[in-house]
Amino acid sequence: MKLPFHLRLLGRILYRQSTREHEQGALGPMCDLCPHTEALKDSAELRIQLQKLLLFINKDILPDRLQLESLYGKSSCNCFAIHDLDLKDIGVGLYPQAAMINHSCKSNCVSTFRGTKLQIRALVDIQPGEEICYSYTEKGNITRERRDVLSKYFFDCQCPYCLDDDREAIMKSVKCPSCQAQVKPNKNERYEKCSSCGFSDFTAEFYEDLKDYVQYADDVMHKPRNCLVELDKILHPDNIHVVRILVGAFAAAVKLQEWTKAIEYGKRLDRAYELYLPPNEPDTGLLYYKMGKAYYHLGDSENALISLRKAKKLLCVAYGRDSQLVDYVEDWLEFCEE
Ligand SMILES: C[S@@+](CC[C@H](N)C(=O)[O-])C[C@H]1O[C@@H](n2cnc3c(N)ncnc32)[C@H](O)[C@@H]1O
Repeated sequence: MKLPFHLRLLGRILYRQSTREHEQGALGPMCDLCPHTEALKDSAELRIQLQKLLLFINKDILPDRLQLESLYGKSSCNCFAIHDLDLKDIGVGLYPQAAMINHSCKSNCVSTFRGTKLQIRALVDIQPGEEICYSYTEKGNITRERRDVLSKYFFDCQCPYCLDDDREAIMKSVKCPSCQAQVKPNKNERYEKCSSCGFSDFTAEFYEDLKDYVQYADDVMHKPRNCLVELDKILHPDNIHVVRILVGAFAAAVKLQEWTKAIEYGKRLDRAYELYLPPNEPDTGLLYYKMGKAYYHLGDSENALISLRKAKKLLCVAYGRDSQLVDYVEDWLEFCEE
């Protein structure tokens, strides 16, 4: 068994505390972090996680139970996933000042990294007095999934995305079986009537098919390329299951250097990101960067330049003008301009 990142972090904190316990302030910045001990106490999660940790650390370094629970809560509710330049998770860290920032699924800031150095960067203009917030979860997921992740932080998110029923309905939209127009479900996830052609015969068989398609989309998440054709038969292109498959299909096409496919999927993703992500998100910047490279390989310098310029603009916001990623984009811009 491998110890998950957040438990490795707790192990390091415990070790550090045990070796420097008389040194004032060794873990001082952690004092202010919220531990959620009341909510965690007696929980199955705490019990299971501490059992795992105990398989790996020397019991002599353990503090008393109350302190252990508090350190567990402080580290798990306040840690940051550290990403590489491609937004892949490579570890977790504690950044006590940044941990003071609250969550919103529709955040006005983003956390990006230079190595393990965290930067919180504004994605949009922020007015004096306006709260800054970043997202603790994937913004492009449906509300139920975001709530699942957020439950470990012990609050109910009331951000504009969580209160936006229409956004949720678009994520679950299907194609009208009669005219192929977009049909959104009502609050009970029932499809009533197509507003384009008036079709309303959504039969039990339709719901059975839909269930199968959604299950299929989940099953093939890791081998996405061929199933898009299937999903496109019934799910609307804005449906979140289609979008997820597109993310995988785009990544696979880039990896396999299938540039025409990469552009096809990239264009569809561009629309989805515009629908579901707040402005200036790093994911959108990375999409344009990769599409720019794909256009370059296809010999389409004009579109390569357009994509790479958009990428540069967005990545300057999310990572900073002087970041390594922006340097890479500039190198590609130079290739294309030659
Ligand atoms: C990383 S801390 C953020 C700073 C924290 N508010 C504090 O004062 O220390 C995470 C905790 O803040 C609270 N929190 C964060 N975002 C919230 C939100 N949108 N609504 C309500 N509580 C939130 C939750 O208690 C959560 O577990």
